[in-house]
Amino acid sequence: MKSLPYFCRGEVVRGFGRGSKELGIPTANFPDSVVDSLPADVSTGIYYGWACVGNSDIHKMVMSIGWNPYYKNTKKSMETHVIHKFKEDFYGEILSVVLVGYIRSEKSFPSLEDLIAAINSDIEEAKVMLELPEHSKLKEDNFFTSTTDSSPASPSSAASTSQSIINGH
Ligand SMILES: Cc1cc2nc3c(=O)[nH]c(=O)nc-3n(C[C@H](O)[C@H](O)[C@H](O)COP(=O)(O)O)c2cc1C
Ligand SMILES: Nc1ncnc2c1ncn2[C@@H]1O[C@H](COP(=O)(O)OP(=O)(O)O)[C@@H](O)[C@H]1O
Ligand SMILES: [Mg+2]
Repeated sequence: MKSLPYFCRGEVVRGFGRGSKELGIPTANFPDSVVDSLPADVSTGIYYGWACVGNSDIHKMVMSIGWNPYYKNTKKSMETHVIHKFKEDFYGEILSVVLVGYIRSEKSFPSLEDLIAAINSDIEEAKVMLELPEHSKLKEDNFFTSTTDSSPASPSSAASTSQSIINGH
């Protein structure tokens, strides 16, 4: 995928409320404007990368891009599970992410337990892959140190190939 690493940011909006309640794995959903800005070669599927809420710490993340075939959604979504325990929800905050690598395509599963097991395995894979030097260095990118106001935040040219900056809605 030539667009990886792919940097983007946007406001955290509400989804169907299934992530936390049904799966025990919350996902911060991006608005349609961010989903619609994805380059054509960033296919649907499961990715790993780095994420930052507002201006706080950078954490490992896994992201699902697509239609969630288990739930048969009709709208494409981009949902990030940040691998960190937060004290409270962060709806309305700006989430900055870099998609670093691809894990697998989206699938339907025979049961909710199977979907949860697959996501937990994605999380374990992400933790390992992001320790590789070529992946951990993206955590240091200028993109994450720039503020989330309306000024353009540029990823450093060496590390990045693409970006989409969408503040607000
Ligand atoms: C790492 C990861 C992998 C996922 N893989 C799948 C998948 O293979 N199939 C699927 O239907 N949904 C998958 N999902 C999406 C969940 O179904 C989704 O997060 C859940 O429906 C929550 O939706 P909500 O944010 O609208 O509440 C994945 C989510 C994550 C974070
Ligand atoms: N580790 C986390 N990763 C992602 N979101 C989290 C995390 N911890 C708390 N949250 C909160 O949970 C919300 C997502 O929960 P979820 O059940 O998927 O609801 P929704 O369907 O509205 O996206 C996020 O928008 C965020 O405010
Ligand atoms: Mg969600």
